[in-house]
Amino acid sequence: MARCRLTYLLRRWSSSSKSSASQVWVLLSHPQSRRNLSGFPSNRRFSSSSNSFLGESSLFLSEFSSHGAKAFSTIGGEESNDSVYDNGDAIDSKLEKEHFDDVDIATSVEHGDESIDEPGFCSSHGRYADFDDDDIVANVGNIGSEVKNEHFDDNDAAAISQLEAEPLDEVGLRKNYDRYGHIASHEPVDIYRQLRDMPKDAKLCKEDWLLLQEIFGRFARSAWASNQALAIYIGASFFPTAVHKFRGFFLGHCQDDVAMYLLSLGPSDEAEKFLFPVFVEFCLEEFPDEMKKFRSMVESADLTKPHTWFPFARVMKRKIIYHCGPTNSGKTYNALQRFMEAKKAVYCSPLRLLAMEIFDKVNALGVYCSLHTGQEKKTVPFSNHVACTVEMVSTDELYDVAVIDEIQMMADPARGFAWTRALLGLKADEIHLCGDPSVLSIVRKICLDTGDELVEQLYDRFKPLVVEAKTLQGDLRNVRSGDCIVAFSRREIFEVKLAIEKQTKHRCCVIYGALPPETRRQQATLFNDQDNEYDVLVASDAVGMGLNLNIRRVVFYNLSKYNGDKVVPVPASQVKQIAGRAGRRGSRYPEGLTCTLNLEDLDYLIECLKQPFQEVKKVGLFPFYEQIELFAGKLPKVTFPQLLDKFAENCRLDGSYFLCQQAGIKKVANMLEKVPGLSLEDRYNFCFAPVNIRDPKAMYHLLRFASSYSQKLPVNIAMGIPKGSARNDAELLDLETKHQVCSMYLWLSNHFKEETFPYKQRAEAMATSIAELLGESLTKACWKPESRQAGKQKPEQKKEGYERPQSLIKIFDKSRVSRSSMGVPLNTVRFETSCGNGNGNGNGNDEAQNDPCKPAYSLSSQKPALFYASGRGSKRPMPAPYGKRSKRNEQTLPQDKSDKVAA
Ligand SMILES: Nc1ncnc2c1ncn2[C@@H]1O[C@H](COP(=O)(O)OP(=O)(O)OP(=O)(O)O)[C@@H](O)[C@H]1O
Repeated sequence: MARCRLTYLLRRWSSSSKSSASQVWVLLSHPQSRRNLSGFPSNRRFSSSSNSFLGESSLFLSEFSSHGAKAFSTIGGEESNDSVYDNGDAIDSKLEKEHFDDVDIATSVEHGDESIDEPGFCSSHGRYADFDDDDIVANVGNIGSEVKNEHFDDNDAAAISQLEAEPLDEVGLRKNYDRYGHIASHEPVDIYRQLRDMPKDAKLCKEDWLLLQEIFGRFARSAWASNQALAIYIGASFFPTAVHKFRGFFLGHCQDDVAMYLLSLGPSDEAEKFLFPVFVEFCLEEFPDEMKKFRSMVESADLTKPHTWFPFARVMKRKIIYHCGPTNSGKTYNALQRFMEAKKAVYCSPLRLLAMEIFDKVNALGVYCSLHTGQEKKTVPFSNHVACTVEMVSTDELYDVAVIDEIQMMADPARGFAWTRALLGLKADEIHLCGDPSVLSIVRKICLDTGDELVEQLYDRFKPLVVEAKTLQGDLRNVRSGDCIVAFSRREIFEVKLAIEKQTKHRCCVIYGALPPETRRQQATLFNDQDNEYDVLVASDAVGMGLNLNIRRVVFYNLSKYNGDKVVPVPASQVKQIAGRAGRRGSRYPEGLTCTLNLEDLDYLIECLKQPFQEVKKVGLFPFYEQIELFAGKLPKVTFPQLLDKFAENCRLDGSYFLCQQAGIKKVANMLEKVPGLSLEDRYNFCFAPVNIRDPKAMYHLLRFASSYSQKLPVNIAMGIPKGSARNDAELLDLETKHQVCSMYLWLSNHFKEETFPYKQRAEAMATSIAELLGESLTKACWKPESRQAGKQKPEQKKEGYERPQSLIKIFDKSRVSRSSMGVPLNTVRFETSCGNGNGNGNGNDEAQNDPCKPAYSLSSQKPALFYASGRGSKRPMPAPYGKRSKRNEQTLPQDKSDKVAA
């Protein structure tokens, strides 16, 4: 991406005329911008009249643009404007304020690239902005259109009072350019001063006036100018107002030669480049207070140089050891060796589940270790070791060794900030990072910033991972002992479990994200244990991390998932992570196998596994409460959700960082707006409570907790628990929600004063009982899944990116559905005859399907199977109708287990 590298050097300047003036130099360092500047010197001098507020600070716009990140931006909102106007500054008329607000509304319409086509320009901040309300209306949807004659104001009236001069044609303009070209070499400060000192009686003919209007119109809409203005702390929301004033000033005072030169440039990039430095001079003199305020707001949302937030860690000479490799290569094992050897050490886990695993494992090996997660604190006497979730790690404690597991999660859009904080802030002599290579280069860069020593240790997989090209041929009856079927929705997981248990002798364990860690561990143990009949695992992507599982083969039920908005392909890194679970060291399988259920997904699986790890360019950051509090001081009247928005709009980030998504936080923040009496800090803390924002019952309980808390009442958990395990999916969902509510209560009790959440023990006991009930329920589960949003209309799910190729089965299904809707008898579908017996139940060809000697995939053997609706509304083939459990399923346990051992 070509970039306009305008480097601003703000230097102290002692001017002979103004003793305290600061001077702004603009250095146009990009050849592209030089080329576009006819007659514009590359280092024109600016001055400001005694505007020392810019002080020693230097803003290097080239830095912002070179990272392709927005430097800082404001999309105007009423609140920030109010804060500017409330203090009675330069712009004070109500009329203007209204105008300002309207412009702000208009600015929220994104208009990226309509004004400037130079590739180097940042176009993401294009604005609808013109000079008055009418103009805004007139120009919305008509950017670049002719400026209407009726848009005159007082300045304009003066300027066009005498229309005696002849308008210039093209030849005249060219002549003017030759004649007035020298203006371009004048210092902007001189141009500005001359204009300022001119009497306000400029005279222009109407056509010239209109052309100047167009030039200023383009300037006001210029994303480039708006972005550059940020360097002098003219915010994007104030920029249109500033240009409006500037235009009035210019048209009122303009000298012939300056006007002629500008007219000769016409509405062009050159005109913008010519006007901009004069505009800077104007702003420095006219809007010092607005600029000061904007600067102060921007500075309070400054997330640049995050390594400087941890001065104690910076004075340490830390050694970072990056254990870099694919899954199942011994990274964590090696890091944990150092953890256990150390006198004082901390292990940071991506999941509660994994923290619990390490806690158990390390204690079992005789190293006293405590556990610290958001929900529970288990302090082991005399322990100097702690296993915690990464969000809970202390950056105050001193450690000899720290381990940060799954370091690639620094790039996670929502939680990445926790890993970044741990890496930057941990006070440990030795820090072990375990992860794939995707963040290696950015860790190198961070270590340069922090001054830490980096040692890289590369790993290879212990056992090979082999793709089985045969796939399951769309038939779940081809599942074998030791398989893990991965599906990406809860509904699909239960559908698959039900189908496998109905159609085969296998019994399934289940693991998905909404289950408590205890239940997931119980299911994992059940699956790993050779002495029971549960030999198949059906799991979501939650299986990709944290559990030691004896999986022989990972089978992807599908490779697309709903991301809350639309159905998207599962990212390659995630596919690798999940597939890599097969053939773990220590398991009895000599190699790991992976494949898909359907042949049509196989290519995508292979493509994902072949792909090298994508290098991550940015890692996550999120402001601490103190930063939010500081920022709130600049915008005293806004609500917490508005504050979060404003922070996101105004924050500045270095090129290696992004601001973590706040959709979940925002949703909770919006809900808590109904609760008066919460302090800013309370709101901030409540927003981080672990709650499934798509579960209305869990959200209701969070609201209830916050309401009691705000009324200074002891917060009561006020929830009963069922006596027995779930008998259907609705009861199972209810148990999941109830566990989540307990978990939320426990989290809150650890984050607020103990006396405000006094029923912690009760919540713990309830959580344990519910986890047990869930475990029992899952082993028995044989029902059709329900939706948590039952009764609610599901949003239409859009497909994006990777499209699974339409299988013959799907085509068959479609034509079958459309024929039936047209009243055509189904048995007349020709496709059925060519592809199988057409009874849709999958019977009649079982041997061929299950015969390992048959070719991996044969169209002729592909039967039209029973179809059923999946969670996403798509149709999927089912191997056979639901019915009685087959005889094989009723066989005795030893038979099952011998099969498992022989596998
Ligand atoms: N040197 C070793 N001796 C014995 N067992 C080992 C050794 N190295 C690793 N293992 C075992 O191999 C398995 C995989 O190791 P580990 O969890 O460290 O891999 P990893 O690369 O961190 O994988 P992932 O990224 O999937 O967590 C674990 O069960 C671990 O205990």
